[in-house]
Amino acid sequence: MTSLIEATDLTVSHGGLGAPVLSHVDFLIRPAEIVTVVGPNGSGKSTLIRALLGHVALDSGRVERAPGLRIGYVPQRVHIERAMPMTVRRFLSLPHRVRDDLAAAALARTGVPGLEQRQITALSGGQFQRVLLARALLNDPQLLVLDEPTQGLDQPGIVAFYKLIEEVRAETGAAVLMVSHDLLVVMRASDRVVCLNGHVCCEGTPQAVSAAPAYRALFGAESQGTLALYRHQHDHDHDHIAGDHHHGPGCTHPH
Ligand SMILES: Nc1ncnc2c1ncn2[C@@H]1O[C@H](COP(=O)(O)OP(=O)(O)OP(=O)(O)O)[C@@H](O)[C@H]1O
Repeated sequence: MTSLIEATDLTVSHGGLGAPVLSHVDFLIRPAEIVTVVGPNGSGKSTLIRALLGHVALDSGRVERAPGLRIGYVPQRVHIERAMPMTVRRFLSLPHRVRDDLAAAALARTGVPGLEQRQITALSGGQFQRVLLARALLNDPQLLVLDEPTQGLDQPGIVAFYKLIEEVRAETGAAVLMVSHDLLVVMRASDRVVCLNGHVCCEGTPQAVSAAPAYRALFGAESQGTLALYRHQHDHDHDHIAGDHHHGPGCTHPH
């Protein structure tokens, strides 16, 4: 198996009730790739991540993970109980105890050195996100999975966080799988983008996806920003795009 995780023909309907949240989704991530899943609210992004991690029951299809795959997971922060009284140091030792020097190194690596004795509840949003990333890195992951990692951060905080992710990838060689709403920033940082709306609408390089009609239909005015970003860079390939693509204004590429 050359991929880290490979899902084939996934269909998931929570509790088997009602229409499926995911229908016939194929997905894979290879070593050292940065793949981002985008899609509107309720389009099944978190469900896909949780299915890939083996946290939800599948109606059909299958998920294969490379044997012994080490995953560092940063869940959506809304799912973490921040009201719990706990120091950063203690939090880093959940669920597995870690040595002091490794905890200190992970905090330093994510740009928040020396926070060990702070209460989790006393951290800013940006600090908390970096502590979550530090905790995920302690497992020496081959794959980092980040679900909406920049929720609640301001624009400079968002840009700084993605820069950190790219540095971590460059240093560790870990692949990165992200769910995000920060279309412009995240697409710049990704090798591949998967646009989801219950099924895979389109996927490919950021350039190709930003030009795909399905992506533009889903994101409307917001997609114009990404289009503008890539309008003058036509070194893309369209191999992964289902269907035709549209040419942006001023586009001169030949097909
Ligand atoms: N545990 C659950 N039980 C029942 N329904 C669920 C469960 N988790 C998610 N859903 C439903 O599945 C659908 C997809 O949810 P999911 O969280 O995967 O979407 P999302 O794309 O991540 O959304 P968002 O951008 O709002 O985070 C939603 O309609 C949601 O209400």
